[in-house]
Amino acid sequence: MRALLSLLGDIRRLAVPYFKSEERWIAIGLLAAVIALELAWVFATVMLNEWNVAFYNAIQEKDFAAFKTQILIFCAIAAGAIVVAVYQIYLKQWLEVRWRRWLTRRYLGAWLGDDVHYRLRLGGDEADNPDQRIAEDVQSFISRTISVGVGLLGTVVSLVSFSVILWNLSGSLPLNLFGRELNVPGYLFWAALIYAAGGTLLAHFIGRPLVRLNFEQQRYEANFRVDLVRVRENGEQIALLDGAQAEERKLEGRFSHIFGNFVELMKAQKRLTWFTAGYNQISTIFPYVVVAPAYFSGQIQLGQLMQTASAFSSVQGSFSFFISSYVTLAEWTSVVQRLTGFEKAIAAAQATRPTESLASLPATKALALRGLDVRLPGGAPLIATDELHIAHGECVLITGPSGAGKTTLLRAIAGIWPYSTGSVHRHAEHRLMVLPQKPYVPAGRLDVALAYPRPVADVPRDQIAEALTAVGLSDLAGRLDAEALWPHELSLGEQQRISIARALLEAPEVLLLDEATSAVDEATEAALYRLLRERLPESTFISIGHRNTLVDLHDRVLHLHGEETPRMLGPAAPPALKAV
Ligand SMILES: Nc1ncnc2c1ncn2[C@@H]1O[C@H](COP(=O)(O)OP(=O)(O)OP(=O)(O)O)[C@@H](O)[C@H]1O
Repeated sequence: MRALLSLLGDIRRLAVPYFKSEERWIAIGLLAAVIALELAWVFATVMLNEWNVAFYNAIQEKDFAAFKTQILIFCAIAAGAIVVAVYQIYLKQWLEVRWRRWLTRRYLGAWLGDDVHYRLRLGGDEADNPDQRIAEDVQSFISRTISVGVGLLGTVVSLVSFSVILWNLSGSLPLNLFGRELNVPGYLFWAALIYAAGGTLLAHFIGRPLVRLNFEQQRYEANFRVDLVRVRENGEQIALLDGAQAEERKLEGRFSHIFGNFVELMKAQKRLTWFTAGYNQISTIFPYVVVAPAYFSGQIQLGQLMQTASAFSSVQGSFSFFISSYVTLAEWTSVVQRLTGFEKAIAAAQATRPTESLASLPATKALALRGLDVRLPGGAPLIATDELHIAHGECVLITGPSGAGKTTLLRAIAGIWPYSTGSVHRHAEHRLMVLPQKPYVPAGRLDVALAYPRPVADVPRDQIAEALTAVGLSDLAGRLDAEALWPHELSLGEQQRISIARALLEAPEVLLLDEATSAVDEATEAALYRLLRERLPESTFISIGHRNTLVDLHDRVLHLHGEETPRMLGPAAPPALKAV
């Protein structure tokens, strides 16, 4: 019971915001129309139930005129029902697609905003496969919420309407049990209730494992897909390492989870189908068995028999809503759990936001680190600093052994690393740009890749071509409109030069270079640094690198000292470095 209440709470939390959003009037209007059409559908079935009496009585009495009238009445009811069916699906789909657009935008905003996507990844596996949650779970949640919600409403209304009909019919039908006449008010209703409620409980009991199995299935499917994408993206490295077999083994391992879980799912579904199929078959005959004694003893006519049977099966069908839609409900529940988990993980990532310190600094300083203490996601200390200032226009090199934490320090300075205390101060109006060792060059048009993340229309075309030429890629300057998978086509050194060209176009006040020239030869590296300092004389540079030749290209060297963590960032011992 508590689980059900918490599920309902989760559904409300996921569903209500759309109906309070800026689109609320359209959303509420569409929902109201869909509900009205559902009610109209129930009304049509009630009318058909009434129609049963006159129609079958006309048949029994061989009254051809009444029969023809009833056929016309049927056509009128059926025409109405057709219009209702068409518009109910159409408007339901409108509601679905608009709601999906709204929720997708909301999740995209929350996931991409404030670098939450990055911190979610750092935080581990709590919200696995966000791509699947945004692309599939949202759609699945919305379509199931509408179909289950509206279906449930229709069921309840139909249940009430037909229960009243059954109750009234019971009054005119004495209950004949083993030759004795009993007087049980509304006995047809009670018979339907006991039959259906018993069935619902049993279906719940048998089908319960489906919720967990569906949840797992979606996770395994997503893991498999993600690994397939990784193989596609790293095809060259895998081919060079001759890693096809290793990949195959891994993918087969992933698929074995899908297979194993699906077999469990099949078995659970089979157990449920044994029950539901049998139950549905018995349901066809059950109402006739209940009212047959009254019919054969001549107490009722064929019309009433048919009306009773149809009302009975409507009531029983309403009660059996949970049985017939158990699988949908199970999938719906697992989708609700996945989206709720995603929202919680996003909220947790938003809460672990790195503290930005854009305090006022003297104009001569570009950056100040105050008692910065950088840690790993697990909490282990990595780097510590005392008070450290970097002057405006200065060019600083940070050195240290591999794995000492240089990249992580740059992440903390750039304000994306949430596991640090102390503060990093810089001027609020200053733009900061990071050039990583492996640049992100999006696939598509080259000019778009160079302008990234700005819209290409904002960057003059001749400037893009000039920047490319300046970094030694004049061949590419003539291919700005070309579309390609650039990370596959260009060498790492060329990609790094594209990244430098992007920095020239962006001209940030603070530029962090994380081994951003490691893949070019030393002469080119020196030329690129000279170019950057010449074109961006006002900018402050902080670089990470291992080559000793970098020392002469910078004004100052800071080193990560110590053998133990946390390593201390401080001035380098000049002789040791310069001596090499
Ligand atoms: N997201 C992460 N989760 C857990 N540990 C991490 C994460 N990122 C980095 N680390 C760990 O932090 C340590 C420092 O990594 P970092 O990349 O900052 O070192 P580095 O000094 O830049 O190394 P290199 O010179 O080899 O590039 C490493 O031990 C690394 O395994």
